[in-house]
Amino acid sequence: MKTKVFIDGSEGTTGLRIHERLDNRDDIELLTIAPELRKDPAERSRLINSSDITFLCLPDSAAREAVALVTNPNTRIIDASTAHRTEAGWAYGFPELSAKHREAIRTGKRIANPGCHASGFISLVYPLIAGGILPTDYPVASFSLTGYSGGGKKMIAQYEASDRDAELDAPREYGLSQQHKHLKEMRLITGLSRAPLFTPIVSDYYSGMVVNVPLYTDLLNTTQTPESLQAFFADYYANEPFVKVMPLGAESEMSGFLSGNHLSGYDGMQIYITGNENRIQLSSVFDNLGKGASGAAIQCFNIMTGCDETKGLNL
Ligand SMILES: NC(=O)C1=CN([C@@H]2O[C@H](COP(=O)(O)OP(=O)(O)OC[C@H]3O[C@@H](n4cnc5c(N)ncnc54)[C@H](OP(=O)(O)O)[C@@H]3O)[C@@H](O)[C@H]2O)C=CC1
Ligand SMILES: CC(=O)N[C@@H](CCC(=O)OP(=O)(O)O)C(=O)O
Repeated sequence: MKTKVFIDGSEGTTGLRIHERLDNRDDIELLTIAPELRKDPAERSRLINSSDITFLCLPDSAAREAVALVTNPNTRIIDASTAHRTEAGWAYGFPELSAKHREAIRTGKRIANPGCHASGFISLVYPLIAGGILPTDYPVASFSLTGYSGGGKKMIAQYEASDRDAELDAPREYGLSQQHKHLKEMRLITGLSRAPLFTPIVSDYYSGMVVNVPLYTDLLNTTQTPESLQAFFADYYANEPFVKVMPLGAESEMSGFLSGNHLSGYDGMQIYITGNENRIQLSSVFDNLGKGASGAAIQCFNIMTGCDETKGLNL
């Protein structure tokens, strides 16, 4: 039997990409909403409650409103927004973190898709804490380079306007008050006792990101080198098709650069370990619209419906 799917917010950046990835699958019946009714609560409610699984690709407030519309006890929700990521009763949609995470997604009714910056950060910090390498009170600093599609339709329009401000030509730091909306999930999911110092940087290209976590080795719980951390991450993510831990020195194939758009258009993630015995840089490279949003949401959908985790995705 086909899984009935509704995408609430299917005309937004994340919704369109999910639609594109699901459109020609023969295991899915896509329920569509008339364009003029796409913000009509009654029609959205009818479609949400007719679906087996609804993807919410909406601003936080509309995502909360959509969850309140669910009356069918069998309807399962995958929410791409920030609204429910740290809420009790919601599974965090990053299955590679542990067997427990994957199982919670497989059986869950409410799945919160990770934030894009948070996905990169957590892919690096969660294993280090779980493995006893990083003290939970380590003062983590992180910066994250992202394409402008991370800001949704509004930011895409700003960057693609013919009369745009010249400031948009250069990479721009933001989140300067240290209140970025992903900080909460970064701390809670990893178990860090203090929020990281986090600096996102948006730049003049469509999609893709690099999230960095620098480490002083003398502040770690155990002696580590780039070699030992590469082996640790390779083992942690062994057999995970979406997360590829790169061999040491892999960046030399890109002339020593890690480019923000390296995995643009793809749904997987690459982890690079660089630096030296004293200072190590961990970098997570992926597409904010792929493993950072739609790709991760469809990966969760595949786990929930019991099909191949990579089905319909571009690795
Ligand atoms: N872009 C990214 O890289 C990522 C985005 N996310 C999150 O996913 C969610 C969607 O983001 P994104 O696709 O970028 O955002 P967009 O702004 O591109 O799209 C949001 C869509 O939701 C629609 N919408 C707004 N309010 C309602 C409502 N009440 N009922 C129905 N539809 C509504 C908008 O309509 P209209 O077209 O009229 O504006 C728009 O089409 C957000 O919570 C975002 O933070 C998560 C990870 C990464
Ligand atoms: C460039 C840009 O503005 N990016 C967004 C991240 C998009 C995202 O991950 O949003 P959610 O938290 O809703 O998932 C930001 O930093 O707020």
